[in-house]
Amino acid sequence: MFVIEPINPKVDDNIQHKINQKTKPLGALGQLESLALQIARVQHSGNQHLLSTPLQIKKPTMLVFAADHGIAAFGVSIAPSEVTTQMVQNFVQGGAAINVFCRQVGFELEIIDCGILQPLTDQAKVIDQRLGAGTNAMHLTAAMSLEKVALGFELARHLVSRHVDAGCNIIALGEMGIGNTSAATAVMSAMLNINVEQCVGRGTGIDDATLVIKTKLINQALDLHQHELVSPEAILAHVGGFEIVQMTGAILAAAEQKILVLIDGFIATAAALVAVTLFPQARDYLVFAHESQEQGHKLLLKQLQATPLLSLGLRLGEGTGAALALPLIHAAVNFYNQMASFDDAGVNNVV
Ligand SMILES: O=C(O)c1ccc[n+]([C@@H]2O[C@H](COP(=O)([O-])O)[C@@H](O)[C@H]2O)c1
Ligand SMILES: Cc1cc2nc[nH]c2cc1C
Repeated sequence: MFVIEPINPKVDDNIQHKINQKTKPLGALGQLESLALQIARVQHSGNQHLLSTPLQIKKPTMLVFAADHGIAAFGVSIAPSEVTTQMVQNFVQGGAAINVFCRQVGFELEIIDCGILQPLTDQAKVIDQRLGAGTNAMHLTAAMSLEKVALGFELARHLVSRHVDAGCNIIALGEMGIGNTSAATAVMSAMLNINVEQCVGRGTGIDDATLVIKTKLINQALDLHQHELVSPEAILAHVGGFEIVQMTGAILAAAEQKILVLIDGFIATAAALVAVTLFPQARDYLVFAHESQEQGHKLLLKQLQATPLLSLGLRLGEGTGAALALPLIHAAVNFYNQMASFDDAGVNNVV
């Protein structure tokens, strides 16, 4: 299992003092200030000696986890499962939104096949971490076994370790998987014990009639497995998805390695909920990039006490919101490292 240390709060006051002494009215950089505080807490890890070392963003890496979902064959999305593989091919060819934004902001992009229905014929540019060829339809049987959840956690842990060993100190999590808003909704509803109706949304943009079917099938899945949903791992196994499992594992691995994790939209946030429920101390390492248009995301973020950086009405997934938030992470790091203090600049201290 994961070993995750909580951040030592010993130097929190020193960090806050440094932010307050920058040449600006107190708090005037708004959310960038709490972001800088969080990044400094992660990177200084309570160590007085590290206070004078600059914050760093090293090898920012976007991990996009792709998988298919059995429930997608029952009319819950605008698209068939084949689109998952087609989009993974698009990622490999560099033509998707996530490719464009990663190039723009300087993210390394890695695509992980966690279990798409039809693997690519040329897998060279995709990391093979397949847990199956799509999950089982969760309203008929468990999506996967508990063994697959454990295996998914371990695969994600190795993936994150490889990047940390190569010098990366911030990962972002995105996903691709037709049907995965149904799985994420079921996970959210089961984890928080709230009605499906409060969690479910239109995903890729389904109409009213499809939303009725989607809500019914998710409720059916939760009813079917109600006595089995006894732990976060059991919830993932019965109503989760291969990409949700591996994103959960990646979050826990990143927290274990004490690096920042930038969380994308609704599905990645559902994984964050599972991770933080398993290990509350993992929360310190998470930055929530944006509020998605998906109906349940607002409530999910609230449960995680998260104030997302952006609100652009995105509902694409792939990690697009997380990619767009990277310049804000740089802004927080740069003001912390480079702005003069009142003393340095000879400006009257207004604090
Ligand atoms: O990230 C989000 O908040 C988000 C919201 C709605 C849809 N998506 C993407 O759309 C797909 C899932 O939608 P659906 O309707 O097939 O469940 C999947 O590939 C996600 O990346 C993503
Ligand atoms: C075309 C398409 C692209 C996507 N990217 C993420 N989810 C998606 C769903 C569809 C349908």
